[in-house]
Amino acid sequence: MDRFKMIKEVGDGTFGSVWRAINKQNGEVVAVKKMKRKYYSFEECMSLREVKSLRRMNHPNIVKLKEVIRENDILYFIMEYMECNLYQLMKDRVKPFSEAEVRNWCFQIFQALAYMHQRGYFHRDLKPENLLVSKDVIKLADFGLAREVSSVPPYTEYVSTRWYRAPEVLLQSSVYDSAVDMWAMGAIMAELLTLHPLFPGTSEADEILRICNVIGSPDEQSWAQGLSLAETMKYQFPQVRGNQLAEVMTSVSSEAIDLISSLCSWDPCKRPKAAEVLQHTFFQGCTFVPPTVRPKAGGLPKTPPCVGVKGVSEHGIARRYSTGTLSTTKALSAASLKSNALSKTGVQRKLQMDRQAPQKSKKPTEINNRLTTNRVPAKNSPGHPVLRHSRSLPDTGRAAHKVSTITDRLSNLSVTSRTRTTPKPSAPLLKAGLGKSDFLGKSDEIPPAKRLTRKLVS
Ligand SMILES: Nc1ncnc2c1ncn2[C@@H]1O[C@H](COP(=O)(O)OP(=O)(O)OP(=O)(O)O)[C@@H](O)[C@H]1O
Repeated sequence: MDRFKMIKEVGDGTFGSVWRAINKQNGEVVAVKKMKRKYYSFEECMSLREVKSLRRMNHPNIVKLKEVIRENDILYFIMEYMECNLYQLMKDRVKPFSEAEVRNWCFQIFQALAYMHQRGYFHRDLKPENLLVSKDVIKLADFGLAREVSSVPPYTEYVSTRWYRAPEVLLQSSVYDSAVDMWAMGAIMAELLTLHPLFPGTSEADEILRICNVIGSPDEQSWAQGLSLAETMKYQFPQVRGNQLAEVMTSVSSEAIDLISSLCSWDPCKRPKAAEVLQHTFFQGCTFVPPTVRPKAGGLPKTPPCVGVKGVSEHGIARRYSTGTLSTTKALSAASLKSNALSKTGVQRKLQMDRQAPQKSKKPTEINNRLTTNRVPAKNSPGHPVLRHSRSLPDTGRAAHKVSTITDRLSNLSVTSRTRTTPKPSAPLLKAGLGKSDFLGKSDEIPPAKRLTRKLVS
């Protein structure tokens, strides 16, 4: 890592801290993600989902993984550097983004998703923090939970960030697919247009309730399979007619509402595919340029931002609101939902987002290794300190490894592994599949192995 000069920490996620750095050899500005757990073999690093999936992606709207370096059992990802994430852009804003801006970003992301889904991967953890922006270009990042569609269900070990989590995952379906990314994109689009999360559930049950409050409870017609899933787990949907999006999102064009409504369909089969979304009237006037024929700019491929033809819809001033503290499962009336979602006076919100670590552990004792994080995702904002989680790793007294360097160049990716000569503790596998769900039991299926508390002050 001597080749890199670390400049500033720009992100602190559950699995790694991210730094802006300079490659001293060529002056290139890069992002260095230093993973928090230790890695004792090169094979272990290469089997990481983040490495396996990212190294196969070559798209102008997917953040490039340039190198993987293992040094002294610490794993570093060297990535192209992006200025900020979408959440950071949203959090200090008072005035919602224009539809033209949202259209431009979403068009790029749907292109990345179409590319990724067509290649048999889905992201599984789309959220504003994982969408990185530099000027008018936006890119998908954090492939820690990415999965191959062809991998064999059941997918019991995954829990994405709750606010963007699809209902089939909330209902613990063991079979799901790229439609979970489409749901998340519907929620993200709505948030960009209003500056308020669409379904800010404080627990899984509350998450479902909030979804019902907006799109109405599912029935045989809208999601027969969901009713069976609910029955299997002895869950009863609240019977709510729903506000409908148009009532929750005033001042948003009918095309945008139509697209968000279809993305946020109960039934995953009824959600459009990413490639279909690119044809939606909301994106009329946007031109899709296949990645293969795009010109490269500054060494990095760049998607031409979409040039929308629609009128720019500006919104009234809105502030972020308080969702109160955790464990609120009380039913919200349609009116209170709306007033919550569009409140102009609230100043603070606090939520708990749980997500699963990406690897499975078999040992029940590892339940105690839960991550607890209090964080403010926006690291680049003065006055928003990040409280990091800590995780102690048991000492296993592994034998010392010889210093070695392996370089594996695969298209744009090089992998370097260098181990030290001192004895080292081994890291437990980040666990999954353990712990209690905050929903309806089935403790083995949605374990909150990773708990995050996001506290935002606006
Ligand atoms: N290539 C990059 N350029 C600039 N900033 C980045 C880059 N990659 C990540 N970041 C910043 O670091 C933050 C955390 O990164 P990332 O999501 O990859 O870590 P993580 O540990 O997997 O996080 P999570 O808690 O979401 O799982 C991002 O939200 C973003 O703000």
